[in-house]
Amino acid sequence: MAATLAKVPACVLKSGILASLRFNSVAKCSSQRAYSMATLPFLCSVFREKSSIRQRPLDLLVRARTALGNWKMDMRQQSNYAYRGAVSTKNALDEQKHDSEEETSQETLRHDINDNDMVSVVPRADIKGKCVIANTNIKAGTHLFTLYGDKQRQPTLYTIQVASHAHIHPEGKLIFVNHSCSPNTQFQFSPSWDLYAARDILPGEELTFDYTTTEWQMAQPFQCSCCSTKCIHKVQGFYFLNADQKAERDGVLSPVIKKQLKEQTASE
Ligand SMILES: C[S@@+](CC[C@H](N)C(=O)[O-])C[C@H]1O[C@@H](n2cnc3c(N)ncnc32)[C@H](O)[C@@H]1O
Repeated sequence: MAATLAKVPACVLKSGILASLRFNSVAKCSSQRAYSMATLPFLCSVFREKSSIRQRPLDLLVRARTALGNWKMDMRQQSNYAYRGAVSTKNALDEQKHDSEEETSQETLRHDINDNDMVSVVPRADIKGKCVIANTNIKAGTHLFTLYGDKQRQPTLYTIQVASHAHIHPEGKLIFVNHSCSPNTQFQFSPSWDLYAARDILPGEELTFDYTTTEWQMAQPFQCSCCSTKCIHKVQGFYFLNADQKAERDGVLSPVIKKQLKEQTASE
């Protein structure tokens, strides 16, 4: 399939992707979406004469790239929570350094690298908000953001939990990174909290991470629109996941979630 797509002229491919997205926009579930992506080459030729994607809303382009990225990932059969292990070395360090809850030092987190040129913040109409997209090919393991910002006791829809009662309101573009149940980025927690590409990311593809790997109980739960086959539908924090969903996230959890999980298990 990838080889076939490679032979399709770029303009035809773009129009085909738009057509596929029209179907995607009415598709309610991942199987319909998968069908849409499987018929992409056919739709490419049907929509050969359609107008340039530049005339379309940027939102469609973002979704096209994201869908294509997800499809490529599926093709690689990365079904077992694919992003785990992309940058696993630091997790070993995390095990050693975060056995006890350790509040993240604001000073050590302060870097100027969050406004990197690899990504842009753009509107995303379907959630009436913004999102972060890649401006270029981003290789798996690439450093994207360092978490820094004001620390507060109460969580909000924007904060990232760094201790039981400490939440950082991220500065920079990181604040606009949305959730996905099959994310293409993940946090590493040592020495600072940094977001890395968990797989190769295409230009125009939306960057996402799994909020349940950092949030125990979220301030504002929401209905997930990621359409992943692994979608948990209602995103409300790690605490609310079922046993299988919790097990799938083993290895990518923040030290805070690990600690709270340990405490919960001990008290049961
Ligand atoms: C940290 S903000 C992310 C930026 C946000 N999209 C914005 O424009 O302000 C988190 C909020 O974005 C929305 N969001 C993030 N991921 C989502 C998803 N997968 N499905 C639906 N809404 C999502 C939810 O409203 C959530 O409370």
